[in-house]
Amino acid sequence: MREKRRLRFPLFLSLEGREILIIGAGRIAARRARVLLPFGGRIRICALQREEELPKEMRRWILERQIRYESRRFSQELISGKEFLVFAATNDPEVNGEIARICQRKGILVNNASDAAQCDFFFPSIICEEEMVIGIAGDASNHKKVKELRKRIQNLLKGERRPK
Ligand SMILES: C[C@@]1(CC(=O)O)C2=NC(=C\c3[nH]c(c(CCC(=O)O)c3CC(=O)O)Cc3[nH]c(c(CC(=O)O)c3CCC(=O)O)/C=C3\N/C(=C\2)[C@@H](CCC(=O)O)[C@]3(C)CC(=O)O)/[C@H]1CCC(=O)O
Ligand SMILES: NC(=O)c1ccc[n+]([C@@H]2O[C@H](COP(=O)([O-])OP(=O)(O)OC[C@H]3O[C@@H](n4cnc5c(N)ncnc54)[C@H](O)[C@@H]3O)[C@@H](O)[C@H]2O)c1
Repeated sequence: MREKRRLRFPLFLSLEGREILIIGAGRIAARRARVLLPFGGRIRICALQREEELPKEMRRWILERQIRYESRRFSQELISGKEFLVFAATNDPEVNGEIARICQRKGILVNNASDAAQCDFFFPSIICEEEMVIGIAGDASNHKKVKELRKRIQNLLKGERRPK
């Protein structure tokens, strides 16, 4: 039987004006940025692609100054120490691991998209409902189940809104 993992505590953090660093500019990094943008953090993304190679959505965020982008390979100096949250979202687990270790040494909260064991915090599945936010997180054993619960709750809310 699988060992029971301890659940994570849902903290609802203010990101207003906070420095957020995302390393990687692929599917997962874009998903992080898309969800984070309305929460007021100052998002910086660093990855290997040249700016013109980025997906259209990301180029728009750059143009609209919603994010800052640096085209460069990860190295330790990238982490200034001023970051509130760091997301290691490259497709290289070794690089993600190195980022997580550096942040943990510096006392910066870090999320490693390729290794749940190296996450100070999980990225929740989010539903925004009027002036409220619902965050869902599991114990990292079943990501699909988390997604399914998000959909069930969204359908429930949709059902409530349907005229009877
Ligand atoms: C909730 C959500 C938020 C989000 O990511 O936006 C989320 N994962 C989602 C989806 C998803 N993740 C994965 C698949 C493909 C699965 C498949 O196909 O089988 C899908 C399905 C999909 O993408 O549709 C693969 C995967 N995920 C992680 C690992 C590494 C590992 O487990 O160690 C691997 C293997 C990677 C590999 O193989 O290399 C790790 C994490 N994923 C987490 C969150 C964190 C806490 C999880 C929890 O709460 O239990 C945690 C621990 C860290 C973090 O990322 O914060 C989002 C649903 C959002 C929504 O739709 O509502
Ligand atoms: N947490 C989750 O929900 C979840 C879901 C699926 C996959 N994953 C994990 O997320 C990771 C990223 O997946 P993806 O689909 O976004 O990958 P991707 O291939 O779409 O993008 C990878 C990005 O990493 C960048 N990169 C690679 N090496 C780098 C380096 N040395 N320095 C700077 N940037 C570098 C690339 O330039 C690119 O932008 C994978 O490791 C995968 O295991 C996590």
